Amino acid sequence: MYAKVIVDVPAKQTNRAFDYAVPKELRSWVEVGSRVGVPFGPRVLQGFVVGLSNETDVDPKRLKPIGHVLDLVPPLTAELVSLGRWIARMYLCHEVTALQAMLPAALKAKYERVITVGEESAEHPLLHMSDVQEIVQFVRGKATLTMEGLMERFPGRDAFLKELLQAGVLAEVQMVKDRMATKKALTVFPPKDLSVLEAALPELPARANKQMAVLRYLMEHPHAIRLTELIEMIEISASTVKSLAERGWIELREVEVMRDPYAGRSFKRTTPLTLTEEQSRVFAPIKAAVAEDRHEVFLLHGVTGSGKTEVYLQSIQQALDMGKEAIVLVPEISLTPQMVERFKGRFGDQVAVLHSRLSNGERYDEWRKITRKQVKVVIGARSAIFAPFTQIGLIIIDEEHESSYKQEESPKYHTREVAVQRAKGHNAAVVLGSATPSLETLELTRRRRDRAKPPFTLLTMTERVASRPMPPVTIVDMREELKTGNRSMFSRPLYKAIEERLHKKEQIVLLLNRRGYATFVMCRTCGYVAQCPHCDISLTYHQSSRMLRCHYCGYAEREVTQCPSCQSEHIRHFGTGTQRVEEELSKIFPGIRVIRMDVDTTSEKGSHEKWLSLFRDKQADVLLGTQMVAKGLDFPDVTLVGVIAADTVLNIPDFRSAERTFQLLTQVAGRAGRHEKQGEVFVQTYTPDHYSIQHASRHDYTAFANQELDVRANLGYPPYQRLILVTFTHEQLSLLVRMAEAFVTRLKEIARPYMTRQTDLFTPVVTDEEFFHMDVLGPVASPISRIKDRYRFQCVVKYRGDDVASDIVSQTVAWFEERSAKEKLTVSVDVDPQYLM
Ligand SMILES: Nc1ncnc2c1ncn2[C@@H]1O[C@H](COP(=O)(O)OP(=O)(O)OP(=O)(O)O)[C@@H](O)[C@H]1O
Ligand SMILES: [Zn+2]
Ligand SMILES: [Zn+2]
Repeated sequence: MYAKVIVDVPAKQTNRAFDYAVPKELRSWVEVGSRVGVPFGPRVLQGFVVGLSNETDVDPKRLKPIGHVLDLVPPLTAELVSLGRWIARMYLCHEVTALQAMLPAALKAKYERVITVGEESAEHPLLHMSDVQEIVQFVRGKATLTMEGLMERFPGRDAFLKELLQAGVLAEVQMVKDRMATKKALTVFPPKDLSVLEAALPELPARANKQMAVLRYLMEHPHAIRLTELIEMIEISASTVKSLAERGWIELREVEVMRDPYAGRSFKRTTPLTLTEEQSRVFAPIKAAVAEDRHEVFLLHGVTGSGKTEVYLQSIQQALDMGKEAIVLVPEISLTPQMVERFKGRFGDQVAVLHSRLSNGERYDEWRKITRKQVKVVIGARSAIFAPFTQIGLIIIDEEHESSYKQEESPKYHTREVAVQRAKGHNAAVVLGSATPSLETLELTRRRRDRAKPPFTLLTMTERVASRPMPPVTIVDMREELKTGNRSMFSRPLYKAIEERLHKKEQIVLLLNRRGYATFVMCRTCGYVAQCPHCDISLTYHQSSRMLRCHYCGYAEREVTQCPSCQSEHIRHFGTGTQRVEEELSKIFPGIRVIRMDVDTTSEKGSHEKWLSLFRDKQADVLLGTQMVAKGLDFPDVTLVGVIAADTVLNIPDFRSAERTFQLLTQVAGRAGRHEKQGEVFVQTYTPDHYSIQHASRHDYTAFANQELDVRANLGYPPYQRLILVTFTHEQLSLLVRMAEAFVTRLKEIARPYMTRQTDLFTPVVTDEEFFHMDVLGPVASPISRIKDRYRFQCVVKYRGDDVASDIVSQTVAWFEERSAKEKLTVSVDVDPQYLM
């Protein structure tokens, strides 16, 4: 038997499967999806088995055998292996990079060089020396001895040890190991026959009451208990237990334990709610698809507070009733305890939770619950789409419009597309839920020019549960405020509204879409702006350390008090950060209790949860923060939402700025008045007439979508054309420009034969096999034109039609890499980029 193995080296030369022989003793262990250690040149590498066969084209004499198998159960399934191939092709990455992305970090291979007894050792003349015998004795039987360990044991003999290695008496071999071991804990086991304990009691001396307490406890609770728990329970020491074990009355041994981040927390069990009329209407077709094992993609467009979560829960129940599994994806920042509670509350121990705030060990253990089939539902952020389930009936993506569903590093996949691809293979239903669906998804629910049925099915919920009204939104023109002499960051209407809530002891959510204390430092006299010397962006001022920092390369310098350009002392930090809003709030409303949530206050593990539960327990009046306060929160006493500056997103030069502004305003407005109390929203802005702000203030998604789709059609942007962003970087600008131009020329050449079926530009069709059209914009300097002393240039490929664009770009990159290999030029490709930076 032969195995096709992809090795763990993400490089062009190794981006293919290599054949290996499967030794007899490993035959029952090697499967598609297995991780194996294989010899590769002089090294041992980790690899993934991507195929098995009885034939090989390689000369059997040159074929090497697989060294060892890393897992008893393959961590990947055959389905995931082929998904990896698809991702590699779609998003232009190495296959092994795609496979790695599917595994928890704990399974990233660790290479370790260990010392063993060499093959030459048996008859080597050196072996007659007694100290060599001693060394060999020491090495023999040790599985993980490192060179350092050996040198430590035989100090001062480094040169001699090296000689032994060269002579082959000792050998250094490379081992592939997991980064993370399973966790073990000492556990106490009472004997099966409890009379043993009874008989033991009188044998103990009268003053050994601690030991007696242990025996009595175990007689009353005759099951295994963790040593640490027992110690805590009856206040004894470990040695007490150990001495009992030594006498053979009880057993003490290491047992593998699962790290459970939610251990000891009980979740209140919930039962299905009676669905509202709208909920029943959207639930019916989802239920039918799941019940019939039919692949269908639904867009569930439901206004904030319309009860989408209950629809998800009941859809999952349907999948479970069918004996199937379900994956629920939510954006990382909305994976709050509240969200987890809803799913654990309904499905209890059948739920695994995967998010980045878990430790590597915790995540690994949650993930193993999936491979061991101990759970049927996984709720997690982006990468949970790779949960190694084998019977998927349903995939749910909540807040499907979130840009974080696109991974920024390689593999640069979009979770939504991967989900649809996976679901197809499982005949599973997909539910994409949002109050503000992405225009890409919306477009796929619309009628095609030539096909009666659109690819996705649109389901709509227009009302909040129990007919609660949507909160009225007031747009506040900050230019008018300034004209009438209000220089504060709070407009008069917002000020009044806050005052009123404080008086009524209701709660407030304030959104400021920026982090840190201030954004940049500028000289008021000459206009000088402090910039990073290595990157073309301004430095950010950090209040706590009084430092200026570059967010791209980490460069930092002390705060300046004098302008380096004109020596003026009027150099100050500008912009409003959450910290400044917090200060100002306490100044105008003395005694106000503010919880600030931004990247700085939530970096610590568990802090996110802590802040939210404080707020929920009404330990604060105001929850102030960046985007992370805008999503998914459901607090009954929040009756006021204020947006400090709606324009911050709008002013980012990106074709999705209007869409992002609309989404953010709609989401944050949706936090107000979700329960009995009526809510109210104030949006402060310098551009009150912008259509994204206007439509958001009227909660009118459809009007916004239609207007924005017109803009996109006219400019030829997604969803009407798809984009591929190619970015080049090099230290030398002139060389970079020349190479980037060569790339574009070659790209156009390769594309030409595909362009013959070009048709008119403005037909609103996303994917249509009938024709293909492609445009290349650039090369031009990237919006961030230099990072870490490397200049950046980009070109944007716009295309419409089938997926050959990826192949065309891929061919061009291959051609290009050969040409630029010695120039240290990097080229990176982003298919369907979320940001054109
Ligand atoms: N059928 C129902 N009967 C009674 N209450 C319900 C029902 N369905 C949902 N609710 C309640 O309505 C509130 C809003 O529901 P939910 O949080 O699911 O809305 P949502 O659509 O997910 O909103 P968002 O997009 O803002 O997250 C919740 O408090 C939920 O418990
Ligand atoms: Zn100056
Ligand atoms: Zn920098």
